[in-house]
Amino acid sequence: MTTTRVTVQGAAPYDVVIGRHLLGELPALLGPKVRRVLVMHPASLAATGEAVREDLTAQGYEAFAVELPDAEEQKTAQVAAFCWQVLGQADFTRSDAIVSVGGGATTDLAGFVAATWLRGIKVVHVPTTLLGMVDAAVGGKTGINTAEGKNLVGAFHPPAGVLCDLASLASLDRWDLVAGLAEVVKTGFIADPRILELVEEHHADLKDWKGADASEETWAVLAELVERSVAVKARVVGEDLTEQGLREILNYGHTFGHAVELVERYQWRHGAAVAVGMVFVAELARLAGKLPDDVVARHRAILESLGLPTSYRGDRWDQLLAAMRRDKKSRGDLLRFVVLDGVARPVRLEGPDPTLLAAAYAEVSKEPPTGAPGVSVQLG
Ligand SMILES: NC(=O)c1ccc[n+]([C@@H]2O[C@H](COP(=O)([O-])OP(=O)(O)OC[C@H]3O[C@@H](n4cnc5c(N)ncnc54)[C@H](O)[C@@H]3O)[C@@H](O)[C@H]2O)c1
Ligand SMILES: O=C(O)C(=O)C[C@@H](O)[C@H](O)[C@H](O)COP(=O)(O)O
Ligand SMILES: [Zn+2]
Repeated sequence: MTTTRVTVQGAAPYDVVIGRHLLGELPALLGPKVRRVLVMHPASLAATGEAVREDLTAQGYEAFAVELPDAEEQKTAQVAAFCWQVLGQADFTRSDAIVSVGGGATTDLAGFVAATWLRGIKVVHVPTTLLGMVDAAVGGKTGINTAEGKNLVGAFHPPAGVLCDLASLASLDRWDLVAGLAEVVKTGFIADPRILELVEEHHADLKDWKGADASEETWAVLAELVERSVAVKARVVGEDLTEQGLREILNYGHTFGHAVELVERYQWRHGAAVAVGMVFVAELARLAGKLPDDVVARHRAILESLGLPTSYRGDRWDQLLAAMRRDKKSRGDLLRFVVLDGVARPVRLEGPDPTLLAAAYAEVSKEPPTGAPGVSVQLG
């Protein structure tokens, strides 16, 4: 396949490179001054992380590696503090760099460590999940969680480059692929309807992701979905890095989705929570008289065709509401949502009546699962 480059504009423009076997591109993204590199990867990607470290060593860098806890467990102040200790003990200076190798949780944590070490050193992301490629690695939002909520501590720190090696997706669990598709579908609803058509046409093969054994056609569809999603994200963050306005559209479905993640103690995948969050906010828009029934139904149909959840237990409203109040789009006591008034027509809904919010929750509610309270499943 051909290699595609999408340039993200801003104070320091950078490239998102999409293709296969792209490690050779790393030195160019790091630039000529970098001497030491810390490769940050989760334990589950130890072999890949070590391969990247060895490759960098072979290219003349002094390369170190740090192994992180898996998934959301790494997005904590304790893990960040451990990484600062590693950087300190290895004498990392402002002309050194971090390379993240992993999913969105890793790019978020590594980006945050890079943003804070010496008040900011270079980071290059090598996302290995679909979600990381289409969303998390691009745009410079970095962060960690606190006990009170998701991504409550962080910084805007754009990378020096992003390498999306599609070959990484061969080993991805099908539920992690599908979770990444939730952000792809989000991008379709907020900005690129062709994405929705592609998912509608190919949902069965995408849902039944066969990794290395997937057909050429499925790989080609996936490549197009990555390219289209990255193009939208690049355009939005190029115009509004620090989320003064436009960038909020990328948060579609996240107000409720992040609340579900917190209530479920991060046992739900981010993409799965965002899927329910999009249905919640589509229902909210419908109840507010902004969105027609058929577009709401289209949300459910597309997400369900991929096996993503579109409902959530009905007995958690108080906790969800408390978590939504801490959403970054809130202003004082005012809850703010990104909603649609049509496909690819995002608008804001500010301070909706509490009865409207409760009614939208009722539309996505289902019976609480049987079994011990608090037991949750990963995809709803
Ligand atoms: N900063 C942003 O703009 C942004 C955007 C979207 C999401 N996010 C964040 O991204 C995170 C979710 O990202 P994610 O879905 O990639 O989750 P993740 O990073 O937890 O990765 C999911 C799982 O896939 C495994 N994995 C990673 N690469 C693999 C590979 N190639 N083969 C096999 N397994 C692999 C990981 O070890 C993990 O268990 C959340 O924390 C979310 O808040 C950030
Ligand atoms: O890049 C953005 O901006 C987004 O909102 C993308 C989201 O998919 C992503 O999950 C992001 O981390 C959420 O940001 P937050 O500001 O709500 O924590
Ligand atoms: Zn997200």
